[in-house]
Amino acid sequence: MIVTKKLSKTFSHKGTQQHVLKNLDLTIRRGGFTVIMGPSGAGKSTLLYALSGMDKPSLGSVVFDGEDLTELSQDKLAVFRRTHCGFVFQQINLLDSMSLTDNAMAPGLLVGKRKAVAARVDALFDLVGVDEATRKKFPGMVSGGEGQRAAIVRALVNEPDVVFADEPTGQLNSENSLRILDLFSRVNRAGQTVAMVTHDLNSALRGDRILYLRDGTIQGELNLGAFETADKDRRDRLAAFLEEMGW
Ligand SMILES: Nc1ncnc2c1ncn2[C@@H]1O[C@H](COP(=O)(O)OP(=O)(O)OP(=O)(O)O)[C@@H](O)[C@H]1O
Repeated sequence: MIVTKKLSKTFSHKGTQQHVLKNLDLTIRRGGFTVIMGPSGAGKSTLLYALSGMDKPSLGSVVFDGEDLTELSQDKLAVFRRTHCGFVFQQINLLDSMSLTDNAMAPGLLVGKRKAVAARVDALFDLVGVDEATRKKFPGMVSGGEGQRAAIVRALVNEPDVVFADEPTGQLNSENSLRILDLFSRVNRAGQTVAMVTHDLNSALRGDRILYLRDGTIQGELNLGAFETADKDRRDRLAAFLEEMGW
């Protein structure tokens, strides 16, 4: 679904250059659940930004269903992202002047009818465990975890082809993390592709494939197979892989 060729990203700061992604050749399969792990600063978020067309690579290409994102204008990229992608990023970016419900509905209203969008948003809020009173509040009045779950509802409202998630359970307790992970597994089983960055083993177990990024290159890859349960064998395989990677 997404193929990168020699994907590179370099940041320049005060005359020095930092090569954050180095010549990555990588394929994200349609319907897969790819997890990206690696040490802090390895370039994981930068890779997610490049794969999703949120940021342009310095060199190389990102081809999404045959279309090279690096050649699209900003306007076309915006349409592309709106049509195909859902984003759960570390900065939550909810609009302060709108309730959680209105925030979550906003992308849906660009493409669907209010009643259908409202029903879908309600169903998603039920699944992520945000009660009706909280949904009516504004972002400044809710906890970080509630805001994060509203951002997840917003990301999923249009049933995007691909969901990009950067530490989606970062601010959540174990009960709410489990709800989000179950929701991601559910949308993935329904055919949506998921690409997720995480430091969390329980989250990573949901992936069918783990990529380990270090110093801007893919150091290793583990195929775990589709998630059914987080059983001992799956945990042991992931733990052994991460140990081998020096995690
Ligand atoms: N916009 C930017 N300008 C300059 N440097 C940047 C920018 N974005 C990222 N970097 C640098 O690129 C490197 C990789 O950052 P990135 O956020 O991709 O790492 P990460 O693997 O996601 O780390 P973490 O696990 O800590 O979130 C870091 O050293 C960071 O400082």
